Amino acid sequence: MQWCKTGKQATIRALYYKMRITVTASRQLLECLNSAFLQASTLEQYADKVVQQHLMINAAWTIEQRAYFVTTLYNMVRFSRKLCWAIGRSDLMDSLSQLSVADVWNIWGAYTLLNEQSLPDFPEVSTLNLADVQSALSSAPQDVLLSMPSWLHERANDELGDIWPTVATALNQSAEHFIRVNSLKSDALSLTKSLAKEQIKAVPVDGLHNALKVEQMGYLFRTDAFQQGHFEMQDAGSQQLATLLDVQPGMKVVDACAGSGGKSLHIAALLENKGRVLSLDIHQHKLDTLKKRAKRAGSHVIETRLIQNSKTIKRQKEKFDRVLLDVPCSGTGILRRNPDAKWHLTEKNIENLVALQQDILQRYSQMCRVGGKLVYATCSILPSENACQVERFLANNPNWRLEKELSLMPGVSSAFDGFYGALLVKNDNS
Ligand SMILES: C[S@@+](CC[C@H](N)C(=O)[O-])C[C@H]1O[C@@H](n2cnc3c(N)ncnc32)[C@H](O)[C@@H]1O
Repeated sequence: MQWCKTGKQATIRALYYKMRITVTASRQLLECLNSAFLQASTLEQYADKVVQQHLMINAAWTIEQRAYFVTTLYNMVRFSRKLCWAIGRSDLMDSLSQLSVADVWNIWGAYTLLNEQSLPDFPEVSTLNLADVQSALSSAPQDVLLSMPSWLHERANDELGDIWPTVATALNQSAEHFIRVNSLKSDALSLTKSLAKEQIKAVPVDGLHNALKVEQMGYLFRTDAFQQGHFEMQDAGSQQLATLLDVQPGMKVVDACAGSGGKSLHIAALLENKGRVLSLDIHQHKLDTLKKRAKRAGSHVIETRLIQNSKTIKRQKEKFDRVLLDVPCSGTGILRRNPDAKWHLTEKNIENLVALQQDILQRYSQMCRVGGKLVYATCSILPSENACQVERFLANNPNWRLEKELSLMPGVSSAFDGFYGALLVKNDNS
């Protein structure tokens, strides 16, 4: 375990001193970890915000300590249902806000036992042992073992059938880190070399020539390459959606649910900064972030506009060669990155999203010219948000046809996050 690491060459005195410091630091780290878990468990704050706060307050932590904190917190959040069952507190697994500090120590203890087979000699976890934890889990139902809310487990089982346990297991892994090389400013080889000089290891991703997997993170966002806009953090699955849109330099493209612009920036790069990208969203703060990112990336063709009412869309009728609808969705495809999202989500949320997605697809598709193309995209694994939406749209709009479909299902057809994209073509105006 990382809090027991010691220098090989140390004298006994120095070794003792070092261990004492390390153990002191570890207790402090573990206390932070457990209080961060309690904060995230009340669901008042998203886990990534909790992480940011603690990393800022504990700026003196080493890279290893930071990594331990983030990985362990995310895993405790991810597996909280299973871990509650493992410590004999299944009564609390759906009401984590009632957890006591003692419960949280036990949850951390069960997590550590399952991963490391042993625990340090801390009084808070002295009653825990691996055999009891394993024995408790041997009687757990599948939704608990997969640590999914029971309603989501049932829904995903209904919608996906046999592949769901494999998908859920893949979604429970820690997220890997990918970057997209900004081809307006750099290329994969030059970027790899420049990152290597700052002790960051990035390797190519098969079949995606501008994607790099970051195998050794270092201080990625402090690098010159990042400050100068040579890359953006973007999952390798997500990088396949702007590509699906089939843009050519000079085209007019609208990214109608642009958010903070991950895909707008990619589209601008694919356009080689020739043409136009209109980035729309209903939230100005996201568009403000997009503007800053576009400046750093040297993406000159992007214009942002707030959607104030339905007229914003109607005024753009048939003006675009390409339309990207990266619609709001359940986010069930990106649970590796946002492990607490499943605890915030409800079945009612999904029903509301399904209605909104169909409305966006129906109304915003009007912005596409005849002969133009549209990508409907989500980061969901649920067919009700994906293929079913496209089928419904095509049934109501016979002047559109489906050209291509991309279904990235973690653990089944994708090693990346879960995404869906459908490329639709507008044949005529009938
Ligand atoms: C999946 S996110 C987009 C992510 C973004 N495309 C990216 O790559 O970073 C969906 C976005 O849709 C926006 N949104 C929600 N309702 C909308 C609506 N009615 N019209 C347009 N955008 C909407 C949200 O604010 C959110 O930014």
